[in-house]
Amino acid sequence: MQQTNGRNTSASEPLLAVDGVTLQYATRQQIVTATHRVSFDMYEHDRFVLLGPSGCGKSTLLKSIGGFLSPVEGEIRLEGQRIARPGPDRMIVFQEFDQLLPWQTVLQNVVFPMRTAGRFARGEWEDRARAAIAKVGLGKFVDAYPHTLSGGMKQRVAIARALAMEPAVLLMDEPFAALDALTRRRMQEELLDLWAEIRFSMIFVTHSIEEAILLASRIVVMTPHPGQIIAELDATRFAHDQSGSDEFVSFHKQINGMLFGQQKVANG
Ligand SMILES: Nc1ncnc2c1ncn2[C@@H]1O[C@H](COP(=O)(O)OP(=O)(O)OP(=O)(O)O)[C@@H](O)[C@H]1O
Repeated sequence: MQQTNGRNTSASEPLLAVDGVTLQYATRQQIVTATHRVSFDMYEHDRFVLLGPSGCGKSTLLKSIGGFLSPVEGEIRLEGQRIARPGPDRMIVFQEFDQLLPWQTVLQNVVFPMRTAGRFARGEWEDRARAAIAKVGLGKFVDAYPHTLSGGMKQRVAIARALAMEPAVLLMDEPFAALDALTRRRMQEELLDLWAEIRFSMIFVTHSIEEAILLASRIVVMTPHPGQIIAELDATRFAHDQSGSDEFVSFHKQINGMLFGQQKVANG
């Protein structure tokens, strides 16, 4: 399942450019500003993590990259094209365990977006789905229904379903937040292993500093409501770190200080 969709970005061009993006919700009573003039560039194969406290607009930003909410200011470009609507080039994995269709098997769930988006030739759907399911270690469960699976297994199916589409960017909205600590840790390791194999490009939202450090190649740290960027940090050196190294602990402290002390720092 190597990504084969021939991206037309070069190493120096961002895959995704978030450019001065302000996002708002209009409720009956008021306008809620979720993010204020947020900018960052993401490159192909990045494991890009948006980290910030609850309510800082991480999920809203992901929704906007997904094409479900238009910026009131600024724009988001994928491979140079302004994002105006949802598309199969941006697949989202959510936190909730109920994101699978309960009346369909694991295999049918993974085939579903390929069928509805008309992605790949019809004759390839099942093989592609089986390959993706095998990649997340659920080869024996292709005919199982979601209600018979654990939370971690359901999240693996959701990841397989998204990756089977070979999206330009995989969007993950706290996908492991509802899992117990041990399963969460295992899923983080598995996601890194999958990335090493397939080298997809991903944006991962979390409010866990530890998860951000473990998973990210780059971390964007955001302020509380309305979300603005405090810092963009390189975290490549911490993948698979067992969280015990002195460098890990000191990086954790540095980010903690940014989130709670709100210091502006230079990009690193
Ligand atoms: N549908 C909505 N209508 C109005 N306001 C909303 C809506 N969705 C989110 N908001 C508001 O926008 C702000 C950002 O919310 P968002 O869910 O993006 O934050 P978040 O950083 O993802 O938080 P969490 O980590 O708790 O999921 C919050 O103040 C929230 O109350």
